[in-house]
Amino acid sequence: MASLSNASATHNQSFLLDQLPLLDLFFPGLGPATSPAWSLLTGGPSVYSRALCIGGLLLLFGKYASEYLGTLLETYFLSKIEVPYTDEAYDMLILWVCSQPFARSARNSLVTIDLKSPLEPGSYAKKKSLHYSPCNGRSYFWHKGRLFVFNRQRTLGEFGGTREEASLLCFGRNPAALRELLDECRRHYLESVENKTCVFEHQEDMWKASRSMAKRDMSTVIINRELKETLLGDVTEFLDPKTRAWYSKRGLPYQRGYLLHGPPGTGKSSLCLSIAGHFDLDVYVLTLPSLNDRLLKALFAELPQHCIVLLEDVDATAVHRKADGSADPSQSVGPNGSTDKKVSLSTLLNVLDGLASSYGRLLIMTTNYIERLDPALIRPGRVDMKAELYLADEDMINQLFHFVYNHPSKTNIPDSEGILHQPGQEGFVEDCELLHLGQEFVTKVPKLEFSPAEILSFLLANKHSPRHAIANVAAWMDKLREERMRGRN
Ligand SMILES: Nc1ncnc2c1ncn2[C@@H]1O[C@H](COP(=O)(O)OP(=O)(O)OP(=O)(O)O)[C@@H](O)[C@H]1O
Repeated sequence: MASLSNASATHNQSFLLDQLPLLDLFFPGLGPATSPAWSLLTGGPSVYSRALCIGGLLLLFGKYASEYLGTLLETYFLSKIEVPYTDEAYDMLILWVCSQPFARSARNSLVTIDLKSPLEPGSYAKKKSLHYSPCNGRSYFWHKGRLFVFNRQRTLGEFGGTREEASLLCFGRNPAALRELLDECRRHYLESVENKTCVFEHQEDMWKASRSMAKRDMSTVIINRELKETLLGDVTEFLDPKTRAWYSKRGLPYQRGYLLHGPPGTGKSSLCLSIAGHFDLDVYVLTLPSLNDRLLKALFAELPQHCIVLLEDVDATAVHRKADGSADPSQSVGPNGSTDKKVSLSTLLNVLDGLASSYGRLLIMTTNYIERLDPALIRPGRVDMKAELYLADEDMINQLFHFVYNHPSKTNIPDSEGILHQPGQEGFVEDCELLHLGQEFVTKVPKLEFSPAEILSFLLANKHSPRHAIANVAAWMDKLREERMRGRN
């Protein structure tokens, strides 16, 4: 009897083992992976261990089969478009997805504070409202009569940051529906940034849109009129398609560099943003102290055509000088004086020279200390035009005064606070009187002593009444001078 049951067990074992190649035929790799379990199952020590084995095998089989069928379905019956996290197309897709009803009912979501939601002072109901987007899973949705699948995964990146990937799938072997949907996402995104300047910042080695702000009109940046015209003329000429053709015929790298220098608060960053707004360009901000050579090269290689690259406070990355006074190309110092290896001068110069940079790029560097910059960094070719922004002279003081108090519709200067001074409203002053008050204000504020930022800040504190501004300006100047003295000691 015992020998009979042994014989039957041996028969079962050999029968099951015989099936492994068949299993492997349908699910490649599953046969060898499960063969030890098969042996345990057929010759295992007890009923419980066999039952456990069966359960495990079923689970494994179920998981493998579903993955296998999923891949089969994806390969033969679905169309798929992957959207890389590093590309702006990713932002387009996510923005659109978040506006769709299916995003609100996703079981797996990512929650963030919605920084863009309008906030009325005191409205706690709206303060820090939460923003949900589907994440780490598949979401199925119908769009224009077709079933789509949105898939987004978040994983830990190389340097501890997060990496994401997303894809869009639809049933059928024709990807036209996917492309149409992505085009809709693109239009939706472009509508959302219309009349806005998009600012991109770097995360590790990739660019991400960090904010979009209302385009700043050139008239709102008060600098020397001649300088403004020269600068605008130069950029206009550079962006002209004829200039592009001119560069390409001569094989010259189609790029232009500007250095804006001057004391703090003279409008360097504001000028850069208003140029971006005027020419409808995106701004890519590089923060050199947080980069190294590898990242800098990678970021320059990823720049799009026709954009502004803004290198703010470029003096913060002063290059080490050797004892003989020459620049040490391998070292740079951070703002705190640390000499850890960061962006080297040679790499910075190489990327600026256009070996790895992109076509139609406007480079704008800003600094408060031009004398601290290495001459190689600002030599012609890398910097084609240097623009010095000064403390406020008479004309600028007058412009700043009218910028704050003039009726926006008359001056074409938008009110920075969004307040319209209509006739009959408190603080409204007739044109000729305003002219007179402006002249009085100019006589009271010495030229080239205060920055436009300082004067603007004072005028905004008195925005409801130019007469108050004139009455308080002397006391304000004394206070500011005192603060400066204290700051120096
Ligand atoms: N020339 C100007 N015209 C209009 N607004 C100005 C001007 N200069 C400064 N401001 C205002 O002052 C603030 C600071 O200006 P901004 O950051 O552009 O100056 P900056 O020269 O870049 O300063 P920093 O050198 O400290 O970076 C902004 O709110 C800006 O609107």
